[in-house]
Amino acid sequence: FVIHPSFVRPTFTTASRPAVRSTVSSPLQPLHVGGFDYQPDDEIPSNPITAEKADDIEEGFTPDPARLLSPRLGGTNLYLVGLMGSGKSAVGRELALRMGSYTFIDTDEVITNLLPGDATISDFFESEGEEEFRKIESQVLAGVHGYVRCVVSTGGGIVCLPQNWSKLQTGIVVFLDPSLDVIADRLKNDDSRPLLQGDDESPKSKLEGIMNKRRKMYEQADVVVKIGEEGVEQVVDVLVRETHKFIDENPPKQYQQPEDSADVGGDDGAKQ
Ligand SMILES: Nc1ncnc2c1ncn2[C@@H]1O[C@H](COP(=O)(O)OP(=O)(O)O)[C@@H](O)[C@H]1O
Ligand SMILES: O=C(O)C1=C[C@@H](OP(=O)(O)O)[C@@H](O)[C@H](O)C1
Repeated sequence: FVIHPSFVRPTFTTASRPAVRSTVSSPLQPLHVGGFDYQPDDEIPSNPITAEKADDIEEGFTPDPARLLSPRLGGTNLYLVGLMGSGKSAVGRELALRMGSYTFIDTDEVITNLLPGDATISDFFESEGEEEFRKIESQVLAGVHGYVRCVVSTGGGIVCLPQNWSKLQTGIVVFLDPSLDVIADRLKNDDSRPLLQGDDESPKSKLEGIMNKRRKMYEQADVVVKIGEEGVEQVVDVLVRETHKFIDENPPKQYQQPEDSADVGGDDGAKQ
C-alpha cells in the first residue's frame, strides 16, 4: 500500500463542502438562553421537515435540541471517540442528520477510500501493521480538522497518539462509553475489526485489554456519554443534552478590551 500524503483528504458524503476553518472567528456562539430553553424568536435553520412543521406550528412547539446545537457551536467540529463498536459511526451519522447543517465524516471510511481496490482496514493492518495505520489515521485527522461544521467519527485508536489530541481539541471531543458486554455483543458476528481477530483470546477479553490501556485517554474527552441499553436515537438525545451542558459550563471566552490606559493611575489608585 502506498498512500501519498497529498491524497489524504476527506471525501464528503453530502454535496456541500464545509467552509474552511479560517473563516470562523468565534468557535462557540452562546444561545440567548441556557440549556434547552427555547425562545420563539430564535432562528431555526430551515430544512424541509422543520419548514413543514413550522406550517402548523403550535404554541409551545419545541424544536429538536440537536438542531439548536449547530448555532451554539458556530462551526466547531464534534469528534466522537471510544472503543470499536461503541457506536461512533451509527451515532455520528444520526447526530449530523438531526443537527441539520453538519456534515458526517468517518475517518475509517476516509482511510478505506484511500486504499487500492476493495482493500479493507483489516487488509492494511495485515500487510502494513498497526503503526503504519496510525500514521495514515493521523494524516487523515490533520486533513479533516481543517474543516468546520463536521461530526467526525474517529477510529477507536485515534486517542493513542498525543499529536492527534492537538487536532481533536480544536473541537469538542465526545466519548461514547457502553459496557464491554454490550460492545462484544454488537461485534460478535463482525470480522471487520482486526484487533479483535484471532483465537488466542475471547473478543471480550481483547476489548478489556485495549480499554485498560486507553480509558485514561478516552476520559480526556470534554463530554462522556455512558451507554446502557439505549438505542442510537436515545444515545443522540443524551449526547446532545450533555453537549449543551458542556457549552453552558464552558462559555466561549469573550474578547476582553484592554483596560483603558486613561484609567491607569485613576481615581481608585489601584494601579499606582
Ligand atoms: N446504541 C446502539 N444500540 C444498538 N446498536 C448500536 C448502537 N450503537 C451502535 N450500534 C450498532 O453496533 C455496531 C457497531 O457500531 P458502530 O457505529 O460501527 O461503532 P464504531 O463506529 O464505534 O466502531 C453497528 O452494527 C451499529 O449499528
Ligand atoms: O480501536 C482501534 O484501534 C481500531 C478501531 C477501528 O475503528 P472503529 O473504532 O470505528 O471500529 C479501526 O480504526 C481499526 O480497526 C483500529
